[in-house]
This record gives sequence, structure tokens and C-alpha cells, in this order.
Amino acid sequence: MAQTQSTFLHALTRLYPHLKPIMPRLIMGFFSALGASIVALAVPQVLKVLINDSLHPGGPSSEVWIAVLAVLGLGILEAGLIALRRQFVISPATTVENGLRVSLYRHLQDLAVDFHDRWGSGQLLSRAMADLNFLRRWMAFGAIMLMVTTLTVIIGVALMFSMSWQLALVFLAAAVPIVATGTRFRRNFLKVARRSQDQAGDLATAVEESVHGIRVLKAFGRGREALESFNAQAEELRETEILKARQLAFFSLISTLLPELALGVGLVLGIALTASGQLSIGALVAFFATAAVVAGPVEAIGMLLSMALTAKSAIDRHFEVMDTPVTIASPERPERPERPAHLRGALSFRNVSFAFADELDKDTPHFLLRGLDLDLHPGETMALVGVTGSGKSALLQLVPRLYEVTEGSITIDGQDLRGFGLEELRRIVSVAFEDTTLFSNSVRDNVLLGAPADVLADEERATAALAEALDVAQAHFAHSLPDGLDTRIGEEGLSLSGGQRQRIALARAIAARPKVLVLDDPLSALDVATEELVETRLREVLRDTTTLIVAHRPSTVALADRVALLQDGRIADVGTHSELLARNEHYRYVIASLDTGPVDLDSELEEERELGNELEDEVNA
Ligand SMILES: Nc1ncnc2c1ncn2[C@@H]1O[C@H](COP(=O)(O)OP(=O)(O)OP(=O)(O)O)[C@@H](O)[C@H]1O
Repeated sequence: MAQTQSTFLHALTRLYPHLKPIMPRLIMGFFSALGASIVALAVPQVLKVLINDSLHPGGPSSEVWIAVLAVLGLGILEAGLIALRRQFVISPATTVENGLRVSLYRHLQDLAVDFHDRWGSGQLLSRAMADLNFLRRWMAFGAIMLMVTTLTVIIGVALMFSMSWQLALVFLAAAVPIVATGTRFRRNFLKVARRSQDQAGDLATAVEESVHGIRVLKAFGRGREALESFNAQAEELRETEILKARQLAFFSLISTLLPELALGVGLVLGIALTASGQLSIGALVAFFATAAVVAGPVEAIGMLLSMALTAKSAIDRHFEVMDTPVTIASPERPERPERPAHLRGALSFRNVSFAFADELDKDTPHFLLRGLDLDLHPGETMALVGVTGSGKSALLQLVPRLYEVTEGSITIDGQDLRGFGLEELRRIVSVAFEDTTLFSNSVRDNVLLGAPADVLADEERATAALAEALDVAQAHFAHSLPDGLDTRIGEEGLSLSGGQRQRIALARAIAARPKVLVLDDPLSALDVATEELVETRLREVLRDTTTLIVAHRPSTVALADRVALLQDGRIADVGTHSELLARNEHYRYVIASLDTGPVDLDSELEEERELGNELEDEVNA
């Protein structure tokens, strides 16, 4: 995961396009907050006039009442301005938060699968939720208050100088160590804030993984170990949070203590100045009342600075994802097939090589596929077999461009996949994986997820397509679910069995009415008889669909028109099941292994070869 280091200004510049539409309201919010602070600073000035001009024996009592009313009026005005600030900024801040969240989600959808292979889901979750939530609070409160606070301090200090430069110098002297500590605090806190956000992301990933894998953890009795590892991670985060709190506490101590000390020293000096007649009592009272108003913002500056630094780190984390380039995208001018409905579905792989992105970063990358050639005729069903880890799933995912070929090309009816618009391509090619993902939605919505827009627009056609897809996938059970096809399934819904989930996922692929169907062993949880039923119905309904299916069972292989054998990154042989059985030794071993479950094929192959040699020797002898 790349870490972005930027200056605060740079981070704000990145955020600016999102802030631009709400800038007028933010500015109004800023002026409301500034107005409230100025009003607070005006109260001591009223007190000064009151004490100097009216509060003496025989002084005019009417002026006292005017001053009291003025202080009351200023108090009400301050409260009103504070409420106005909230009114101005809360709604636009939530608009920005929402906009950032939606753009992040959109970008995550566009990013290639290899990005998601590398990033923990918790990291993305914490960026989308906690970071943006914090940013909203910072925009609505922290950012404005930091500016207002700074201005209040500047105006307050200027007023203090106008009243007594000697006393003001005492306060200015106290500011020097505050600024020095603040600079160090800024540097250190930024690092710890970033660490804490990253650790929170890792912790979210750990929660997500253990929730998903709860059955495995329970079944293997690894709950305690999982808890210990989680505890260690949580403890790390706790320690970082404590470090953050300590750094903030130290800076807050300095920024609270020094103004108080300055107040003490200033009081002694002020009394001396008043006694010597260099300062009026009214000015002395007004000076300290102003100092008290200024002390508030100075004390809050630690908290506001820590908010700003955390927000900067959140902006960096947001743009780390947003700056990740979309490597698999539609071409600028997609070559639309003249009549997409009339595509024949001839799928060809030409000299295809493929290595995963992390391999390509290495000096000597390992290529999973190396110069692979394969041709599927329109409407044909081809099974793909090969030993575990030979790259069958990777090969399949190249067809809808979930991964991109490193070299060579894949074509449909002679047209390179990269020439199609991505949406168009994924309408033409439909997929179903062994490891099914269902969304927290009704059966209907899950199945019709990829259905063509014209079908979805017509209620009757959509219902017919849904019924047909469920029928082909032998998913009739869906009709008897508690709410029929409206039953919510997926993570938050009704739990389905592995075979039921697979059939819904297969129905989803069928309802998309693809020209090319790639199936990564999606029938593995089905019994052989049901698998045969599905295959037969698939052939009837998707007569013109070219199907490439990864097979892990001899029964799946037997149902295909032809079989392709993947070996050492190439297609080593193509033919019917019986042809390959008859002529290809490696194929026989792969098929044997499919029957008996996972075995060490290489050593078996070697043993078989030795056995063959021995037999041959015996015959020759
Ligand atoms: N995202 C990834 N990054 C790097 N390597 C990967 C990634 N995904 C898979 N691999 C590796 O690529 C190899 C091929 O994986 P693939 O899933 O394509 O094999 P397969 O032939 O489908 O295996 P199986 O029959 O067990 O499903 C494996 O060694 C796997 O560890």
C-alpha cells in the first residue's frame, strides 16, 4: 500500500474541487464564527468604558444599565452567531462527505481486480467510513474554528497591545515556547495519527476475515488463537491512541499553563503599572478580560491542530486510493460490433502470456501462462483441465478482462477484447465462479443482476427470464423459499447451502444471456445427476453460447464437446475426452486425480513412467 506524503496545503488543494460548490456556505460559516469571537472580544471593551466612566461614586447610574444591556445584547448576539455557523456548515459538510464516499466507491468499482487482491478490505472500509466521517466533522467544525481561533488570537493580542504594550509583551513571551512545542507536536502527531488510521484499517480487516471465516475458526477450535492475534492488533492500536493522547496532552499542558503563568506575571506587573498611574483601572480590567477571551482559543489550539493533522492524514489516505490508476478501462473509442446480437462467439487466445501484477514488479517475474493458443468454435462447450495451480481460474478471468493479458491477445469473432467497451464486453461475456458471491438482496435481484437492460425494462420479460434461468440452473428450490423469489439472500439474508448458492450464481450468469460463458467449476457442489440436468438444459437454452468451463470432475469433462489441457502455461492438447484419454499421458493423470481427489501429480507421473519403463523392459526381455 503506497503512502502519500504531502504538505497540508497540497492536501487541501486536492480537497478543493469537492469544497468548491459549498465554498459560499463555508465562508458564511467562517464569518459567523469570526463574528462570534469578535463579539466576545468586544465585551471587555464595554467593561473598560463602564469602569472608567461610570463606576465611581456619584457616577451616572443610567450608563451602568446601558452597559449591562450592551453586555447582555452582545452575549445573545454571540450565541446567535454560533448557532448560525452550525446552520451554515453542517449540511454542506455532509454533502462533501457523501460526494467523497460516492467517488471512492465508484473508483473502487473501476479499479482492476489486482488492486483488490493487494488491499485489505478493512483498509478500504476505514477509508470509506471512519476517515470521511472525521473529515466531515473537521470541515464543519475543526477547520473553521482553527482559522477563527488564529484570527481571534491575532486580534486579541493587537487589542492587548493597544491597551498596554508592557503587559502584552509578557503574553507574547509566553507564546514563543508554545509555538516551538507546537512545531514539534505537529511533526510527531502527524506520524502517529497516520499509524493509528492504518492500524484501525488492519483491525477492521481482521474483524471482517474472522466474521467471514467464523465457521472455520470454530470448526478447527482456533477461536482462542484468533482472539489472541486480534487482541495483539487491538493492543497495538490502543498503544498508538495512548501515544496520540500523550502528545496532545503535553502540548495542551504547555498551551494552557503558559497563558496562565503569563496571567499571573501580568497581574503583578499590571497592578504596579496601575499604582504608578501608567494604566487606568478600566484598561487593566479590560486587558485581563481580553486575555481571558484569548486564552480560550490558545488552549483549544492543541485540539484543533490535532484535528487538522488527522484530517490531513485522512485526505492522504483517501487520495492514495483515488490516485491508483485504473489499469483496465474501456478504450477511448470502443469498436462496437455492428450488430452485437449477431456476434457468433468465436473465442480465440493468441500467444497469451500472463503474470500477476506483483510478479511483474519482480526482476524475474513468474509467468503463469506462456504463449498460450486456444480456439473455441461458436456455440461450443469446452472443458479446461489442468493440475491444481496451473492457472485455469486466471485464464478464465482474462476473458471478461478481470485481469489483463500481459502479452498476446484474446479475441471474440476476431475482435480484440481491448477494443470493446468494458460494459459491452461484460454483457457479451458472463461468468460464474465456484466461490459464489451473493448480494444482500432478493433472489430476483441477485439473478437479474446482469440481465440486459431491455429485458429488465419489461416486467413480463424479466419475470420470464428469471424463471427460465432458475429452471436451467435447476434452482427450483428458490420458488419455495419463505417469500418466494422476493426472499432476501446473501450475507444479511437467508442462509443457503453451497449447492443452492452455486445454482443461484449460475442462474445469474444464464440470465445475462451471454454470447460467451465462462464457468469456473460452478457445479462442484452439485450431485452428478443434477449436474447433467443443468448441462443438458444449458445446451438447450444457450445453444449459441460459447462456453469455457473449468472442470474438476470427470462428469463435467464428459459433458463438454472438447477438452483443453492446460500444462506448464500452455494448452498442451485439445480434443474430445476419449481422444485425450487415448493419446495424452498427462491428461490421464489429471483425470485420475480428479476422480481420487488432490494428489501429488508430478510424483505419480514419475512413478507411472518408471512402471511403464519396467514393463517395457520386461516385455523386451
Ligand atoms: N492474485 C494473485 N496474485 C498472485 N498469485 C496468484 C493470485 N491468484 C492466484 N495466484 C497464483 O496463481 C497460480 C494459479 O492460480 P489459479 O487459481 O489460476 O489456479 P487453478 O489452476 O485455477 O487452480 P485450482 O485448480 O486449484 O482452482 C497459483 O499458484 C496461485 O497461488
